[in-house]
Amino acid sequence: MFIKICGLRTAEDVDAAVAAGADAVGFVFAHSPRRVDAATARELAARAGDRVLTVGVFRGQPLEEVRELAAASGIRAVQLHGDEGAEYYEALRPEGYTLVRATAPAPEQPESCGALGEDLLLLDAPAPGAGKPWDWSDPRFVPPAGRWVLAGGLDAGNVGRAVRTLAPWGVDVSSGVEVRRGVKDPAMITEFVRAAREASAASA
Ligand SMILES: O=C(O)c1ccccc1N[C@@H]1O[C@H](COP(=O)(O)O)[C@@H](O)[C@H]1O
Repeated sequence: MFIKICGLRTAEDVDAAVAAGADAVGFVFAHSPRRVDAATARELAARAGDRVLTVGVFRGQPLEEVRELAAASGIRAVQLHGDEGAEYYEALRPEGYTLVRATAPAPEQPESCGALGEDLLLLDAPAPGAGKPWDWSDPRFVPPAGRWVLAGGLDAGNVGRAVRTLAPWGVDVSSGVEVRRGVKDPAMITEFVRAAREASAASA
């Protein structure tokens, strides 16, 4: 199971995610209380090391801004949360990033990973980063084909049920490992990773 801890802002956050065994860490460049600048993200990405995928999170920003921030911060993956079209994926593909397309699921419109040229599909709530889950139990929801990551309102208390019910390829959390908006808690990060791994092992 791929586990991403998102919205990290400090060295302590990164150390906690790496020590817990996260596979990816995210830095928000979109408008958000979690936003970091390129220099901070660069330091944090270097601290995370090569074993961990470093992800920049964008929402509705011009392609040139995405390009510049991604290059300046040294992140290895780009996560796009707005209505960015296939041209973003086409333009970023040659630059070697792992490309993540984030969207809110619409049960009547099944999603498929790779539809716009992405490597990973992230299914998130309509208001990303708000800690609100979407309705995972909607019987019309069909899990996407390919590699998909579940996000939106996850925490250590619900991630096990989500993994057992939906069997996503990965999970992503931000609010659910915070004591208040934008402030991560190392113990909550550890507990989240433990709960996700335990559920994934039990479902294997
Ligand atoms: O975290 C933010 O503020 C944010 C802003 C703009 C786009 C995405 C953002 N966060 C992403 O939201 C999901 C899940 O968040 P949560 O666990 O529900 O708080 C995660 O992928 C973040 O990268």
